Amino acid sequence: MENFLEKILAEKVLEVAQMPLEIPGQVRKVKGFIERLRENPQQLQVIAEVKRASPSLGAINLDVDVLAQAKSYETAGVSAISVLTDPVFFKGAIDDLRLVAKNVDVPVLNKDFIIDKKQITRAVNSGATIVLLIVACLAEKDLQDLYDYATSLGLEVLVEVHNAEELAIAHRINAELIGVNNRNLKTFEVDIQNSLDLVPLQEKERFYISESGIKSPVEAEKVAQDFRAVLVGEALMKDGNPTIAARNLQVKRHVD
Ligand SMILES: O=P(O)(O)OC[C@@H](O)[C@@H](O)c1c[nH]c2ccccc12
Repeated sequence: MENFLEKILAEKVLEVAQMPLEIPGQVRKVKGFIERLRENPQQLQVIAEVKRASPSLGAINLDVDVLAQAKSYETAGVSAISVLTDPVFFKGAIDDLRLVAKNVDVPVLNKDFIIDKKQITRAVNSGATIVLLIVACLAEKDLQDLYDYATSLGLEVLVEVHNAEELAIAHRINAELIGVNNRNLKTFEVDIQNSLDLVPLQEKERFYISESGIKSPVEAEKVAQDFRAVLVGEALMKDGNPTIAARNLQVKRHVD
């Protein structure tokens, strides 16, 4: 079986080598994602993604009007908007993120494969307020360095894990926001059970998000009790009415 993650990372090294070194500015002022989670424990929160294509599916919605899509998410009351900026495998662009961040009043997540501080600086300067760090992409020391750099700039950091070993690393670096990806980045197989299997290992005082393969309220309900939010791309990109679709995913949570 071909390892997709290795392929993506090899390409990313080339992309980052060409990336100019920027001086970090201020993080865009918006009510933070974690603050939004704290305020709304009774409802599953949604991070809605702008995703034109993916290596597993190919084209999802190549001609999407990125701004209209993001606005429809904002209208639905999502807690954050994720914008894919990888050009090669996901047909994204940093300009997509810039456009969205300039025009919405919610946190924006720069979804990419971050391996270098330059990408984090570019994210903050483009209006992102959250960056993704994927444990499977990084040595623990580099993960810690990038995590500390991002938080020092005032960014929120979503640390993505796939299994118990990676979750232990996320806990060790003291990540507050942890995403469990239901998609195996090596094989691209998706199983929501991935999120559920790690529930016994969750720690108090951290916020857990279930990522990928959430297609409808049926899947949202399965993770709603043990996760504070879901990260959803494909289903919203393919729906004719993304506002209604994103609203329907914000199912009730029962908190005592
Ligand atoms: O389109 P889906 O199955 O709803 O998944 C969204 C999101 O979780 C997925 O795009 C994703 C999760 N982690 C990533 C890391 C890189 C690229 C993409 C991703």
